[in-house]
Amino acid sequence: SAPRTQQSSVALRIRPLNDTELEEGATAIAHKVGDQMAVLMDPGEDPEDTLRAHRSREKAFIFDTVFDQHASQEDVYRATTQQLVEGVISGYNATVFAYGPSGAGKTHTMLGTDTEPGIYLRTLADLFQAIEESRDGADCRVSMSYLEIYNEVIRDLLNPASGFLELREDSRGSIQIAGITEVSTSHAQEIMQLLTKGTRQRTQEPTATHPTSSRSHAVLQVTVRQRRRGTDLAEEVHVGRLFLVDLAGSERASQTQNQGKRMKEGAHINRSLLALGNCINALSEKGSSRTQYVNFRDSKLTRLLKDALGGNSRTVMIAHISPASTSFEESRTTLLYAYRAKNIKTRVKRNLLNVSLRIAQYTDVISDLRREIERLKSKLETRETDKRSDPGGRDAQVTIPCHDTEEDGRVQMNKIRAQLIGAFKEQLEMRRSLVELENTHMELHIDVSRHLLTIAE
Ligand SMILES: Nc1ncnc2c1ncn2[C@@H]1O[C@H](COP(=O)(O)OP(=O)(O)OP(=O)(O)O)[C@@H](O)[C@H]1O
Repeated sequence: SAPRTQQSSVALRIRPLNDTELEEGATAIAHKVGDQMAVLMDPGEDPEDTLRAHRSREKAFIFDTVFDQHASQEDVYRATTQQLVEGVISGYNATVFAYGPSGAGKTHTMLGTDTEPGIYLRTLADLFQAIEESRDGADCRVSMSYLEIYNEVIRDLLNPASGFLELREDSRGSIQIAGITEVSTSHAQEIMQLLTKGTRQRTQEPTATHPTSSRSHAVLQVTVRQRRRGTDLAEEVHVGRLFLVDLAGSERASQTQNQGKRMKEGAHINRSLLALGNCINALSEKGSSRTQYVNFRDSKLTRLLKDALGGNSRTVMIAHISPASTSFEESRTTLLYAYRAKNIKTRVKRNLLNVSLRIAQYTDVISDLRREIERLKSKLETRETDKRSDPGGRDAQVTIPCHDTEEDGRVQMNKIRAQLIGAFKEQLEMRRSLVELENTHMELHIDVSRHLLTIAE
């Protein structure tokens, strides 16, 4: 049997900033740190807000693998999906999900382009090659079907005219889709054409955040059937199934200012993503004392994936985010969803913890400095407003000495002048230390950024 090293894993891919984001003046607030950590900064946090200043502006999330704009399609495929191929040929099931908000790069990862093909084509190419290289290759048959689930209805993306398809359970209790087109070409170009055409058939609608947002889950189902002669010469058929799923945009219905039809879609999408999250969550706790009941019936998506999610199968989730400051809220919720999909804290490498600790220390120093700046600023302000709101006092100080002898007046004047000069000097000192503190603050921030960059490289 195939090695079952890890049942499920969660990866994160941060795409490059795009032209629209750059035009809007967005900055990158999501960074990869090392191989397994992503740091998200809150762009909206007010540095003047003293109450929150002691909290860290950076939030770190740890995954099995993190990719940023430098990762190639090949890198992503190798680190997430390649190791599943062998198991599928041996008759195991596996699932790869692309999760994330609209426009974050899910379709790019799964389908890709002719010159930069994604996981779909790379997986199929490896499957065909592995079968060809194996001795009993002649007994293996690979077929694929491509479908979408939109508002809880299944449609064949390779033959959209066939209408709505039904899920059936066969005599052995495995889930089948009645009447779906199955294709068995091994020609890379042909596959890419089929999938690109199929993807164009997906239900896409403009949302407030993405002009051609996919509102459906697209599922590429790859089936490997292997005939073997058993010891008693009876023929056995081993079936391995791989599901490659490009999920619908995960943004919340309320956030895309959607109404009517969009709202309904949003509700269906939320429901199925929630069901999926629950299933993955429950499965990741399998074998532990916290085992939960897994309810696959909650949505079409989880029903379809029942065999692939349960039992002895593997799941890979690739979460996607934009690094833009304008997508902060979406990125935060995506990171939380993916982070919670699996408890992976225990597998974190030691050196990574050192890095995050160092960053945490930097952040602490910055918070201290920020508090000091606030303290000085408010002190400076009270002094200035005291002076402004009490002009009478100043007049009095200056005019009072105008009595008695001239000598008396002069002594008084000098005293006051000295006091004033002293106050000005003190104010000057305070301003200088404020500027110095702000410089140190800035330098530390630059230091942290440089630090992050070096690690990322
Ligand atoms: N890693 C990347 N490198 C370069 N371009 C990318 C990358 N990821 C995404 N893009 C580009 O960003 C745009 C949006 O990506 P994509 O269509 O994959 O988003 P999506 O998450 O599938 O959105 P939706 O859920 O709305 O379908 C596309 O033009 C795509 O080519």
